[in-house]
Amino acid sequence: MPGFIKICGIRDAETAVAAAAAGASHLGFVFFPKSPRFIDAAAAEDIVTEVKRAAFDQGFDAPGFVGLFVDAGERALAEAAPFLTHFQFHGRESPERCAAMGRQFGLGVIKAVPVGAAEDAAGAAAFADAADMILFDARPPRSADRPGGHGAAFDWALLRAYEGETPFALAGGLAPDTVAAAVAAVKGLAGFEGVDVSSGVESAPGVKDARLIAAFVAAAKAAF
Ligand SMILES: O=C(O)c1ccccc1N[C@@H]1O[C@H](COP(=O)(O)O)[C@@H](O)[C@H]1O
Repeated sequence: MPGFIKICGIRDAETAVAAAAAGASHLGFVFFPKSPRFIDAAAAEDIVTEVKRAAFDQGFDAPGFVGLFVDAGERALAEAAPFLTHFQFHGRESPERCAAMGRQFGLGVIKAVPVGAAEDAAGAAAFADAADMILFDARPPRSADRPGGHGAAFDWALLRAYEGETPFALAGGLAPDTVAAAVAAVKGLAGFEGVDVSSGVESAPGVKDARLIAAFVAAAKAAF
């Protein structure tokens, strides 16, 4: 069983509860204003409260709650930290910055690393003492105004060049019908813990589809 199945870009409580009940281990909130999945801290906190209540009432495991930030300042991190379990740093944050923010706010750290070549994957070893998980994602298109969430995949075989000790997960263009192939491509690699999806479980940018989420979680679990 994969330890990590994250549904990112959550914007409403109904979808959040459905994803957690379907077996997602983590839910992600995008605190990056240019994203079609942007949510503010107050709305995200309300969703966290709803999910925890539903988990208790319905008897499923409460997921972890991940805040996605892109080169954010401490004020934005401080606003969301009290109801999160992890920061996901998706910008140009250095290993030192990741480690310092994780320590300061007492949260786990997921560092997104864009991969377009084998050296990108190998370079992620620099986050060994700074992150609890590396999230390998596709490089964004040159013209993009945000560093992720484009539904773009990368060559998963490039991850063979990663020899770091930090556990890692796969992101970028995954969907219910592609996640099995992605898992199969990296399954034997040391440290592989799971998958992360956003666009592939949406009916339109920023609009999550509960049926696609359930199909994604089931396919990911079956593939491990
Ligand atoms: O989703 C976004 O809009 C986003 C904005 C800024 C940085 C990252 C973003 N998304 C993350 O990118 C990966 C892959 O997404 P996809 O499945 O290819 O759409 C995932 O972690 C998203 O949460």
